[in-house]
Amino acid sequence: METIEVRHLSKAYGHHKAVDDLSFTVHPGRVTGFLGPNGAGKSTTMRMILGLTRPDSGDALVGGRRYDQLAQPLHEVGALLDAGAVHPRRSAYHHLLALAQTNGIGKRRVHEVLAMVGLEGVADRRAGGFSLGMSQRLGIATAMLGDPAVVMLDEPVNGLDPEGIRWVRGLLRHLAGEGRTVFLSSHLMSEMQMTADHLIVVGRGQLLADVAIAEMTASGSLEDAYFALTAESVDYPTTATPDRSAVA
Ligand SMILES: Nc1ncnc2c1ncn2[C@@H]1O[C@H](COP(=O)(O)OP(=O)(O)OP(=O)(O)O)[C@@H](O)[C@H]1O
Repeated sequence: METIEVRHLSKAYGHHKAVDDLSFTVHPGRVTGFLGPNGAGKSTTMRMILGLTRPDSGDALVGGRRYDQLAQPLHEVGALLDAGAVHPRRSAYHHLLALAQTNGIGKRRVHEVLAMVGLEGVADRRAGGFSLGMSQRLGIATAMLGDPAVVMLDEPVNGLDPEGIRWVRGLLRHLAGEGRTVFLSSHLMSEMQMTADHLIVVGRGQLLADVAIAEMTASGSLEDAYFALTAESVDYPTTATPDRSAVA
Protein backbone atom coordinates (compact mmCIF):
# COMPACT_ATOMS: atom_id res chain seq x y z
CA MET A 1 0.00 0.00 0.00
CA GLU A 2 1.08 3.51 -0.74
CA THR A 3 1.97 6.61 1.25
CA ILE A 4 1.50 10.27 0.43
CA GLU A 5 4.78 12.06 1.03
CA VAL A 6 4.99 15.82 1.15
CA ARG A 7 8.60 17.03 1.29
CA HIS A 8 9.57 20.66 1.79
CA LEU A 9 6.61 21.75 -0.30
CA SER A 10 6.19 25.48 -0.92
CA LYS A 11 3.81 27.56 -3.02
CA ALA A 12 3.39 31.34 -3.02
CA TYR A 13 0.73 33.45 -4.70
CA GLY A 14 2.40 36.83 -5.16
CA HIS A 15 4.02 37.61 -1.82
CA HIS A 16 1.63 35.34 0.07
CA LYS A 17 3.05 31.96 1.09
CA ALA A 18 0.07 29.60 0.78
CA VAL A 19 2.25 26.56 1.59
CA ASP A 20 5.56 27.15 3.33
CA ASP A 21 8.19 24.38 3.52
CA LEU A 22 5.62 21.77 4.50
CA SER A 23 6.67 18.16 5.13
CA PHE A 24 4.61 15.20 6.33
CA THR A 25 3.80 11.58 5.41
CA VAL A 26 0.32 10.06 5.27
CA HIS A 27 0.42 6.33 6.01
CA PRO A 28 -1.75 3.47 4.77
CA GLY A 29 -4.29 1.64 6.92
CA ARG A 30 -5.57 4.65 8.77
CA VAL A 31 -7.67 7.76 8.31
CA THR A 32 -5.54 10.89 8.49
CA GLY A 33 -7.33 14.19 9.00
CA PHE A 34 -5.99 17.42 7.53
CA LEU A 35 -6.89 20.38 9.74
CA GLY A 36 -6.19 24.07 9.72
CA PRO A 37 -7.94 27.45 9.72
CA ASN A 38 -9.38 28.92 6.51
CA GLY A 39 -6.58 29.77 4.13
CA ALA A 40 -4.02 27.57 5.93
CA GLY A 41 -3.07 25.89 2.66
CA LYS A 42 -4.92 22.56 2.83
CA SER A 43 -6.56 22.72 -0.61
CA THR A 44 -3.38 24.04 -2.20
CA THR A 45 -1.44 21.12 -0.70
CA MET A 46 -4.01 18.60 -1.95
CA ARG A 47 -3.95 20.19 -5.40
CA MET A 48 -0.15 19.89 -5.49
CA ILE A 49 -0.38 16.20 -4.51
CA LEU A 50 -2.73 15.72 -7.48
CA GLY A 51 -0.52 17.63 -9.90
CA LEU A 52 -3.18 20.34 -10.37
CA THR A 53 -1.00 23.10 -8.92
CA ARG A 54 2.73 23.26 -9.53
CA PRO A 55 4.86 23.70 -6.39
CA ASP A 56 7.50 26.46 -6.31
CA SER A 57 9.77 23.97 -4.56
CA GLY A 58 9.63 20.61 -2.84
CA ASP A 59 7.85 17.39 -3.81
CA ALA A 60 4.47 15.79 -3.33
CA LEU A 61 4.70 12.04 -3.94
CA VAL A 62 2.17 9.22 -4.07
CA GLY A 63 3.79 5.82 -3.66
CA GLY A 64 7.17 7.46 -4.18
CA ARG A 65 6.30 9.19 -7.44
CA ARG A 66 4.97 12.57 -8.52
CA TYR A 67 1.39 12.48 -9.82
CA ASP A 68 2.53 13.15 -13.40
CA GLN A 69 4.83 10.12 -13.16
CA LEU A 70 2.05 7.70 -12.19
CA ALA A 71 1.38 5.13 -14.90
CA GLN A 72 -2.29 4.68 -13.95
CA PRO A 73 -3.18 7.67 -11.78
CA LEU A 74 -6.86 6.75 -11.19
CA HIS A 75 -5.77 3.36 -9.84
CA GLU A 76 -3.31 4.93 -7.45
CA VAL A 77 -5.08 7.97 -6.11
CA GLY A 78 -8.77 8.83 -6.06
CA ALA A 79 -9.77 12.34 -5.07
CA LEU A 80 -12.81 14.40 -4.27
CA LEU A 81 -11.94 18.09 -4.38
CA ASP A 82 -15.10 19.71 -5.70
CA ALA A 83 -18.30 17.66 -5.80
CA GLY A 84 -19.83 20.18 -8.21
CA ALA A 85 -17.29 19.40 -10.95
CA VAL A 86 -19.67 17.30 -13.05
CA HIS A 87 -21.28 18.10 -16.41
CA PRO A 88 -24.79 19.10 -15.23
CA ARG A 89 -26.67 17.52 -18.15
CA ARG A 90 -24.82 14.23 -17.99
CA SER A 91 -26.33 11.39 -15.96
CA ALA A 92 -24.40 9.97 -13.02
CA TYR A 93 -23.93 6.75 -15.00
CA HIS A 94 -22.61 8.50 -18.10
CA HIS A 95 -20.34 10.75 -16.03
CA LEU A 96 -18.72 7.66 -14.51
CA LEU A 97 -18.76 5.71 -17.78
CA ALA A 98 -16.97 8.50 -19.70
CA LEU A 99 -14.24 8.61 -17.09
CA ALA A 100 -14.01 4.81 -16.97
CA GLN A 101 -13.70 4.51 -20.74
CA THR A 102 -10.89 7.05 -20.99
CA ASN A 103 -8.99 5.21 -18.26
CA GLY A 104 -9.41 1.62 -19.44
CA ILE A 105 -11.90 0.75 -16.70
CA GLY A 106 -14.84 -1.57 -17.52
CA LYS A 107 -18.60 -0.94 -17.17
CA ARG A 108 -18.76 -3.44 -14.33
CA ARG A 109 -16.72 -1.15 -12.10
CA VAL A 110 -19.12 1.73 -12.89
CA HIS A 111 -22.00 -0.38 -11.52
CA GLU A 112 -19.90 -1.39 -8.51
CA VAL A 113 -19.12 2.18 -7.48
CA LEU A 114 -22.73 3.28 -8.04
CA ALA A 115 -23.78 0.48 -5.67
CA MET A 116 -21.03 1.39 -3.21
CA VAL A 117 -22.39 4.92 -2.82
CA GLY A 118 -26.07 3.98 -3.06
CA LEU A 119 -26.81 5.82 -6.31
CA GLU A 120 -27.96 2.88 -8.51
CA GLY A 121 -31.58 4.03 -8.32
CA VAL A 122 -30.81 7.52 -9.66
CA ALA A 123 -27.93 6.64 -11.99
CA ASP A 124 -29.88 7.74 -15.07
CA ARG A 125 -30.85 11.13 -13.68
CA ARG A 126 -29.02 14.31 -14.69
CA ALA A 127 -26.25 15.06 -12.18
CA GLY A 128 -27.17 18.77 -12.42
CA GLY A 129 -30.39 18.03 -10.54
CA PHE A 130 -28.68 16.17 -7.70
CA SER A 131 -28.93 17.31 -4.08
CA LEU A 132 -25.69 18.18 -2.30
CA GLY A 133 -25.65 14.76 -0.63
CA MET A 134 -26.15 12.95 -3.95
CA SER A 135 -23.40 15.07 -5.55
CA GLN A 136 -21.02 14.18 -2.72
CA ARG A 137 -21.85 10.50 -3.21
CA LEU A 138 -21.20 10.82 -6.95
CA GLY A 139 -17.89 12.54 -6.19
CA ILE A 140 -16.90 9.68 -3.92
CA ALA A 141 -17.96 7.13 -6.57
CA THR A 142 -15.74 9.00 -9.05
CA ALA A 143 -12.82 8.90 -6.61
CA MET A 144 -13.28 5.14 -6.11
CA LEU A 145 -13.62 4.29 -9.82
CA GLY A 146 -10.01 3.12 -10.22
CA ASP A 147 -10.08 1.15 -6.92
CA PRO A 148 -7.22 3.40 -5.72
CA ALA A 149 -4.79 2.65 -2.90
CA VAL A 150 -4.89 6.30 -1.85
CA VAL A 151 -8.11 8.24 -1.28
CA MET A 152 -8.02 11.99 -0.76
CA LEU A 153 -11.13 14.03 0.06
CA ASP A 154 -11.45 17.78 0.60
CA GLU A 155 -14.39 18.53 2.93
CA PRO A 156 -16.36 15.38 1.99
CA VAL A 157 -19.11 15.91 4.57
CA ASN A 158 -19.64 19.63 3.95
CA GLY A 159 -23.38 20.26 3.86
CA LEU A 160 -24.36 16.63 4.31
CA ASP A 161 -27.24 15.58 6.56
CA PRO A 162 -26.51 13.40 9.62
CA GLU A 163 -27.25 10.19 7.72
CA GLY A 164 -24.86 11.23 4.93
CA ILE A 165 -22.15 12.20 7.43
CA ARG A 166 -22.43 8.84 9.18
CA TRP A 167 -22.29 7.06 5.85
CA VAL A 168 -19.09 8.88 4.78
CA ARG A 169 -17.54 8.13 8.18
CA GLY A 170 -18.34 4.41 7.84
CA LEU A 171 -17.00 4.30 4.29
CA LEU A 172 -13.70 6.02 5.19
CA ARG A 173 -13.19 3.73 8.19
CA HIS A 174 -13.88 0.75 5.94
CA LEU A 175 -11.41 1.94 3.26
CA ALA A 176 -8.68 2.45 5.87
CA GLY A 177 -9.50 -1.00 7.30
CA GLU A 178 -8.79 -2.44 3.85
CA GLY A 179 -5.29 -0.97 4.13
CA ARG A 180 -5.84 2.10 1.96
CA THR A 181 -4.35 5.50 2.66
CA VAL A 182 -7.21 7.87 3.51
CA PHE A 183 -6.54 11.61 3.75
CA LEU A 184 -9.34 14.07 4.37
CA SER A 185 -9.85 17.68 5.29
CA SER A 186 -12.79 18.88 7.34
CA HIS A 187 -13.63 21.79 9.60
CA LEU A 188 -16.01 19.66 11.67
CA MET A 189 -14.03 18.84 14.82
CA SER A 190 -16.45 16.37 16.37
CA GLU A 191 -16.67 14.50 13.08
CA MET A 192 -12.90 14.47 12.72
CA GLN A 193 -12.58 13.13 16.26
CA MET A 194 -14.87 10.21 15.36
CA THR A 195 -13.36 9.47 11.95
CA ALA A 196 -9.61 10.07 12.04
CA ASP A 197 -6.80 8.03 13.61
CA HIS A 198 -4.13 10.59 12.94
CA LEU A 199 -3.98 14.33 12.26
CA ILE A 200 -1.87 16.71 10.24
CA VAL A 201 -2.53 20.27 11.43
CA VAL A 202 -1.35 23.29 9.43
CA GLY A 203 -1.43 27.03 9.99
CA ARG A 204 -0.28 29.71 7.54
CA GLY A 205 1.08 27.00 5.28
CA GLN A 206 3.31 25.47 7.95
CA LEU A 207 3.12 22.22 9.91
CA LEU A 208 1.74 22.69 13.43
CA ALA A 209 1.23 19.05 14.40
CA ASP A 210 1.62 15.52 13.03
CA VAL A 211 0.04 13.51 15.79
CA ALA A 212 -2.17 10.53 16.69
CA ILE A 213 -5.71 11.63 17.49
CA ALA A 214 -5.51 9.77 20.81
CA GLU A 215 -2.55 11.93 21.80
CA MET A 216 -4.19 15.14 20.62
CA THR A 217 -7.35 14.40 22.64
CA ALA A 218 -5.65 12.89 25.71
CA SER A 219 -6.50 15.84 27.93
CA GLY A 220 -9.78 17.05 26.43
CA SER A 221 -11.77 17.58 23.25
CA LEU A 222 -10.20 17.83 19.84
CA GLU A 223 -11.80 21.26 19.48
CA ASP A 224 -9.96 22.61 22.56
CA ALA A 225 -6.65 21.07 21.47
CA TYR A 226 -7.12 22.45 17.95
CA PHE A 227 -7.82 26.00 19.16
CA ALA A 228 -4.80 25.91 21.46
CA LEU A 229 -2.62 24.77 18.58
CA THR A 230 -3.89 27.20 15.94
CA ALA A 231 -4.46 30.32 18.09
CA GLU A 232 -1.36 31.99 16.66
CA SER A 233 -2.18 31.06 13.07
CA VAL A 234 -5.41 32.91 12.42
CA ASP A 235 -5.62 36.45 11.14
CA TYR A 236 -9.08 37.14 12.55
CA PRO A 237 -10.44 37.43 16.13
CA THR A 238 -11.13 34.03 17.71
CA THR A 239 -13.60 35.26 20.33
CA ALA A 240 -16.77 37.08 19.36
CA THR A 241 -16.90 40.48 21.08
CA PRO A 242 -19.98 42.26 19.74
CA ASP A 243 -19.28 45.86 18.82
CA ARG A 244 -22.15 47.81 20.36
CA SER A 245 -20.71 51.24 19.57
CA ALA A 246 -22.44 51.27 16.20
CA VAL A 247 -25.92 51.08 17.76
CA ALA A 248 -25.23 53.28 20.79
N1 LIG B 1 -5.26 30.31 -7.30
C1 LIG B 1 -4.94 31.13 -6.27
N2 LIG B 1 -4.56 32.40 -6.48
C2 LIG B 1 -4.24 33.22 -5.45
N3 LIG B 1 -4.27 32.87 -4.17
C3 LIG B 1 -4.65 31.61 -3.90
C4 LIG B 1 -5.01 30.68 -4.91
N4 LIG B 1 -5.34 29.48 -4.32
C5 LIG B 1 -5.20 29.68 -2.99
N5 LIG B 1 -4.78 30.94 -2.72
C6 LIG B 1 -4.49 31.50 -1.40
O1 LIG B 1 -3.65 30.60 -0.73
C7 LIG B 1 -4.00 30.49 0.64
C8 LIG B 1 -4.29 29.05 0.99
O2 LIG B 1 -5.53 28.69 0.41
P1 LIG B 1 -6.14 27.22 0.52
O3 LIG B 1 -7.41 27.22 -0.28
O4 LIG B 1 -5.11 26.23 0.17
O5 LIG B 1 -6.46 27.11 2.07
P2 LIG B 1 -7.37 26.06 2.84
O6 LIG B 1 -6.60 25.66 4.06
O7 LIG B 1 -7.81 24.98 1.92
O8 LIG B 1 -8.60 26.98 3.26
P3 LIG B 1 -10.16 26.61 3.51
O9 LIG B 1 -10.21 25.91 4.82
O10 LIG B 1 -10.79 27.97 3.56
O11 LIG B 1 -10.61 25.77 2.35
C9 LIG B 1 -5.17 31.45 0.86
O12 LIG B 1 -4.68 32.66 1.36
C10 LIG B 1 -5.74 31.59 -0.53
O13 LIG B 1 -6.37 32.84 -0.66
